[in-house]
Amino acid sequence: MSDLRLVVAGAGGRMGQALIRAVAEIEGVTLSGAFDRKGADAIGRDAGELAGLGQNGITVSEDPLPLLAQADGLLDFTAPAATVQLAEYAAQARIVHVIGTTGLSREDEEKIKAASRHARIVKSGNMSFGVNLLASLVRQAAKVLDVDYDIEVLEMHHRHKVDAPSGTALLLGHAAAEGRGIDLDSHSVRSRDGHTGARKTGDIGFAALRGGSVVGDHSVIFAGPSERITLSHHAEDRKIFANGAVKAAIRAHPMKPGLYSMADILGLTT
Ligand SMILES: NC(=O)C1=CN([C@@H]2O[C@H](COP(=O)(O)OP(=O)(O)OC[C@H]3O[C@@H](n4cnc5c(N)ncnc54)[C@H](OP(=O)(O)O)[C@@H]3O)[C@@H](O)[C@H]2O)C=CC1
Ligand SMILES: O=C(O)C1=N[C@H](C(=O)O)C[C@H](O)C1
Repeated sequence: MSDLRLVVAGAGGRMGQALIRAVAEIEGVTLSGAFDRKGADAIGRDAGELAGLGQNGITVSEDPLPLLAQADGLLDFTAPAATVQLAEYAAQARIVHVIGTTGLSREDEEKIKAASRHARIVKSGNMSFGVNLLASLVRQAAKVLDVDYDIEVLEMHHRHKVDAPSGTALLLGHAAAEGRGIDLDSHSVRSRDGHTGARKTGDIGFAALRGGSVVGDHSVIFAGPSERITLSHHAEDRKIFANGAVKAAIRAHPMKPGLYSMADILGLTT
């Protein structure tokens, strides 16, 4: 069987470079194109060189359309506006769209859902196996522990991250809410400052730290009467997200159009 032809969006970015390396390392896929934002420094550069691999003959373009017309899948870790537009293109081209971009609004999510009528879209706030396994464990813990156990989600990321809470923190918050049988939106506390009053029973709290080069640390704390249970994940290298994204493209390729989570792809849905 011929290799799956994958295009990397945001090729000059932190994840773009990790994706180019992952595509080069994983069997059964080939890099057929790479692009970045119009005017970005990466435009016109060799994608392999950009990712520290040596030349691979793929020049970073600023026009995704001709690349998507010749591809089987798109790996997209960019920015919300770009991702919404790319989901439309992926639907037109009837290809796989793997979305790692976080910070999407409700309207963005609706547009992506609409595009999944024609594209096979895999979207997750975290593409690593470890975090998706953690989400299953969090769901299970939240089901077993009653509301006397206060749930707090703590995350830390590098100084360049632009959205908070992280996509992973929200994924873990949703898993906790699901386990507890509640709706996250009406029970989440995104920030605390000043005289906040006492914590409301049943709330799920979020706290975000930013600094240095931290790839991504997440903990879900169940703080109960006289004991605390903490479930954590520490990402040490972006390759865990990039490898997950490539695996998602491979597994989604034979599937029918729709919107899939990484848990669907990994068979972790309970
Ligand atoms: N789901 C997951 O597992 C993970 C998700 N992420 C998410 O991925 C996203 C990117 O993260 P990261 O790589 O660190 O960020 P970077 O800022 O390093 O990279 C984003 C890249 O996308 C480019 N870009 C922006 N707009 C467009 C556009 N319209 N067309 C093409 N390219 C565009 C940027 O260009 P320019 O800089 O010129 O604007 C940049 O090169 C974030 O939302 C992050 O939260 C990150 C890691 C894992
Ligand atoms: O921006 C990042 O870097 C990351 N973003 C994702 C998130 O928002 O959770 C995944 C990972 O934690 C790294």
